[in-house]
Amino acid sequence: TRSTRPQRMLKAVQKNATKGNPESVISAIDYFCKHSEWAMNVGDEKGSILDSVVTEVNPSTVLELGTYCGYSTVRIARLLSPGTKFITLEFNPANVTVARQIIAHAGLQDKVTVVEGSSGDLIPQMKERFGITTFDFIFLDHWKDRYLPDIKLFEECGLLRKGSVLLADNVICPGAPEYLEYVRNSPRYESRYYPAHLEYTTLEDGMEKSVFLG
Ligand SMILES: Oc1cc(-c2ccc(F)cc2)cc2cccnc12
Ligand SMILES: [Mg+2]
Repeated sequence: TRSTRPQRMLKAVQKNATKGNPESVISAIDYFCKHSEWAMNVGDEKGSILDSVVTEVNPSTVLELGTYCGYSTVRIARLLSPGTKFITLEFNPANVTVARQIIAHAGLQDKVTVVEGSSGDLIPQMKERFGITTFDFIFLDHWKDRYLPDIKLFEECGLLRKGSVLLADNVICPGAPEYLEYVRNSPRYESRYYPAHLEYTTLEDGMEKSVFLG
């Protein structure tokens, strides 16, 4: 039967990227998406914004919602200090399988734990299952109708501390209007918008960075 787009992306990484070299994995995926098949990775333009926020925060605990094929997982993991606890959640088991192989090709398998399941089910398990107290940095890049319920879940589960940074992809395209309204109007967050473009296109998109004020 016909392969899937994530499987074809994995093949491109295995063919074109150097094992143990995260930069070459990132470049191979971006090349595949620009020249072969568009895919919903955060991409190079928004990926640079992600890099700068991760570097600025220098987190000890990281959560990513929406692993997909592991592109942003590799971007984040390559920047983390040794001993950082990094968890990424993915709902689709086929994506989990591809992501683990792409992350392993980059040599970053010991830096991150890929967990299969829905964010709504897994977020309340973070403390007991993974020994997390609070997250220093959270990257939201899953289904847009989950952004608002999940940020409320973080608050309810006591997973945020004064200064926790949340970065959300796709707040314009596909869009997360209720999430934007919440973080921009809540006195508990300081928010800033980073204009960019939808990965590998000229369409408008952007990322929202929100700092929890406690
Ligand atoms: O970066 C993303 C982009 C899109 C997307 C799909 C089709 C479009 F026509 C436009 C945008 C979906 C995502 C779903 C989850 C996480 N990221 C996404
Ligand atoms: Mg995205």
